Amino acid sequence: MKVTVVGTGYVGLTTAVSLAYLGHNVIGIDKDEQKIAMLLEEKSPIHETGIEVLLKEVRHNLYFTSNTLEAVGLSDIIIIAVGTPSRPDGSADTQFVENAVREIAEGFLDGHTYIIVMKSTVPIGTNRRVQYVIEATLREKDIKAEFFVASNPEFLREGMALWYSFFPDRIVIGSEHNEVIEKLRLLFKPILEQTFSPPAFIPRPQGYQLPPLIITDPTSSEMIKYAANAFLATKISFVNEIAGLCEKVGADIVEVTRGMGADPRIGAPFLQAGLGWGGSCFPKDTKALQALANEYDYSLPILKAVCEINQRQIYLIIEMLQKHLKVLRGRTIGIFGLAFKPNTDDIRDAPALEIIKELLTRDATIKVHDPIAMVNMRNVLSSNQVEYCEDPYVLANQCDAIIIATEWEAYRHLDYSRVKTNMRNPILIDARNCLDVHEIRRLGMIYNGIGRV
Ligand SMILES: NC(=O)c1ccc[n+]([C@@H]2O[C@H](COP(=O)([O-])OP(=O)(O)OC[C@H]3O[C@@H](n4cnc5c(N)ncnc54)[C@H](O)[C@@H]3O)[C@@H](O)[C@H]2O)c1
Ligand SMILES: O=c1ccn([C@@H]2O[C@H](COP(=O)(O)OP(=O)(O)O[C@H]3O[C@H](CO)[C@@H](O)[C@H](O)[C@H]3O)[C@@H](O)[C@H]2O)c(=O)[nH]1
Repeated sequence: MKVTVVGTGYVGLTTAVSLAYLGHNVIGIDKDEQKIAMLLEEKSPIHETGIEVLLKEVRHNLYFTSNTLEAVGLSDIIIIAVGTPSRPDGSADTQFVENAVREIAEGFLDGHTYIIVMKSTVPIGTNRRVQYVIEATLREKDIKAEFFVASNPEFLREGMALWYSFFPDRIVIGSEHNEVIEKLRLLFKPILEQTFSPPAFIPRPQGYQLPPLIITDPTSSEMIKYAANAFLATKISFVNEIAGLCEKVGADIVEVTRGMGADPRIGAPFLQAGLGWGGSCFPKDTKALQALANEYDYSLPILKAVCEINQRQIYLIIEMLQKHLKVLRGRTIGIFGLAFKPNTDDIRDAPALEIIKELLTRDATIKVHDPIAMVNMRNVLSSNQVEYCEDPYVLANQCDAIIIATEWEAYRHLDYSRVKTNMRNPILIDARNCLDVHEIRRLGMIYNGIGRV
């Protein structure tokens, strides 16, 4: 099928590459000409496992351009994957979606039929709004094309984006038109039936079951996305709340969640206590859901508490530092990990950034390290504000405390006796509970995890 993907960020690029791999003819569009220039040179503007390898492999099926008008004409399916950031009031800003939709409609050809697939996470009712914007554009430009709008929320996780594209837990389609549902079923057929050979570096997981195709109305489809993210954020905040109590009573949250997660009704994933959730989705989507509820004069007390608990985790870390060091002014604090989670270069709403900002207001000196996210962080914090260290052992020099803010695999394998020797005070705050408490304490370091004894 001829597919155009509008937006080549984390979602758009992954979608374009995976659909091209599955044999579709794909054009990726982005407003950002720098991104397009990189992609045309087979370089990925984002860090995602395997994306550059696949980008090269599928180039015969995949083209990139910044010219929407020329790209959409002969497409059967146009997938929208542009950003939907938060407005100051927390609601989702759909201006990029609306602009993209207008540009797409201007490229429609007389006599053609198009399916517009909304993959961006959009506020409830956007499907209908998009329908209206396209109709208005076609009237204004006197274009006689037929079109359908469908919702198809994306559930990929950064760092494993391609993996989730090939092996999703489910595919959701929100549409009330049978012919649209059938076309989209065809688009995703290789995934639904797992008839493709996956790339060698993304093997099919053992025991992977065929993903269900969930067909529903567009409004429910849009809500599924927000509700799923809000629920996952709730799981994490709940565990963080219990972790606080564990500390008071002398229980270990790692042990507690091991026991809780064994119950299939609870499930082990997303029970990792720590610094809390960040990233480009949970913070913005939980805010957007609350803003939506406000519109209806409806309250979401659970979600409100979930967000408050998440914010509290940042202050817990500050309190831990104050407990050990008293005054933070003039202290040197090292941060291991800047990305909002491991295996990504994404620093959008990264908890590490929140902690750094809090410490800067307290006049602490900050040294930071991250295996790949320092490039992005330099656009947010200058080297006058924080010292960027390429080597974690160099970072440790003269530190009064180190905080592990992202559980990169590399931090599990550091020589902590060397880290300790370099530090002024051997205080280690493992804000992701990723190290062996006993091992670190045996080295004579002061270890603090989240909810650990
Ligand atoms: N990042 C994730 O893990 C993830 C997962 C599921 C859903 N989502 C949702 O998917 C959407 C995209 O997220 P993302 O992280 O990929 O965003 P992103 O910021 O990485 O990418 C968006 C891209 O769209 C481009 N763009 C904006 N307007 C455009 C236009 N008119 N024409 C062409 N290109 C345009 C931007 O230049 C940018 O490259 C959001 O709604 C997000 O909530 C994201
Ligand atoms: O047990 C856990 C699991 C995650 N996190 C944190 O939660 C955040 C989000 O993690 P993750 O869900 O792995 O990352 P995302 O790539 O943001 O993916 C989420 O957001 C996407 C965008 O909507 C959805 O598509 C995915 O399904 C959803 O998992 C990160 O800060 C993690 O550190 C925890 O603190 N504890």
